[in-house]
Amino acid sequence: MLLVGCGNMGGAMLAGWLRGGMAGENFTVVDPYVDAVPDGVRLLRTVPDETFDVVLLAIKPQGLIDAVPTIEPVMGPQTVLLSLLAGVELATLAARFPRAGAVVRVMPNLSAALGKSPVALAGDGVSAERVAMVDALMMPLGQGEWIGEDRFDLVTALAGSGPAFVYRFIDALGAAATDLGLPEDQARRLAIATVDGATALALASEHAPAELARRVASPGGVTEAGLRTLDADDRLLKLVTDTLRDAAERSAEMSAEARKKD
Ligand SMILES: NC(=O)C1=CN([C@@H]2O[C@H](COP(=O)(O)OP(=O)(O)OC[C@H]3O[C@@H](n4cnc5c(N)ncnc54)[C@H](OP(=O)(O)O)[C@@H]3O)[C@@H](O)[C@H]2O)C=CC1
Ligand SMILES: O=C(O)[C@@H]1CCC=N1
Repeated sequence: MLLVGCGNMGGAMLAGWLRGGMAGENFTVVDPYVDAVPDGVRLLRTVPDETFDVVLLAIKPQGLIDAVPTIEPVMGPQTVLLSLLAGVELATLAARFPRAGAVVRVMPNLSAALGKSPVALAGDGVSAERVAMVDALMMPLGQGEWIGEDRFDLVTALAGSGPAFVYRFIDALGAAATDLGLPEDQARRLAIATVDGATALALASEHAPAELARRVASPGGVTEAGLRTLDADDRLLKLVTDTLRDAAERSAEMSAEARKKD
């Protein structure tokens, strides 16, 4: 597999694959500036004169146009092009890389490094054999989900950007506890451990998160008092809805910008 770009997200996926037991020798990275890559991985500064069965495009969306002429030659009819580029549609990618045998959009997040990422996938007319190949490739990274491309902007906001929103919530828990009297480092440790445990339980439990919240809240007790504030006027729900809407709208805007350059 050729990874074009090995920054935050490409690097996280590479780490996830290696952690999942794939050998470094399976990967070639092309990145002009990255300092180092894990053992066994081939690092090149320019695109080699070879074709690849799988190419992972892991550069910034804004870098696509400039990168096309150098990347295009590595594609052939056998190539499955996997694109991480937020807001760059399948049709745009297919027009830029006409020789690729198949194009699949992939939207993971940084937890891929730990095998704990949702991985949204979208492709048009991808053969069953290639779908199976992509599913197998994504398995070490987390939970793959094929979705219609019409929902990709929203899924980018939820699954791709989502960790940033959760980190803000963790920070808010820690900062609020600090304001109210806990030492800062202790508040942060407790906030992270609380979210870690709550997430693990939500994943393992047969109960929905709302039921788990109900089980935390003793009638007339401490949690209920806090939930009353959090739930008042649906303020958290409204804030999160606005957050996802704004992120998804930016993804749609980026798609329109990338389309205009076709
Ligand atoms: N970060 C995230 O959590 C997520 C990101 N994504 C998507 O992943 C993609 C990458 O994002 P991210 O990893 O954050 O970005 P980064 O900037 O961290 O990584 C991109 C890497 O590609 C290198 N690069 C730039 N141009 C080229 C080129 N022509 N050939 C080879 N390498 C090149 C960059 O080098 P240099 O910096 O020196 O220019 C950098 O190392 C984006 O399209 C983004 O939408 C999707 C989901 C989540
Ligand atoms: O912020 C971005 O544009 C990318 C896509 C999802 C996460 N990072």
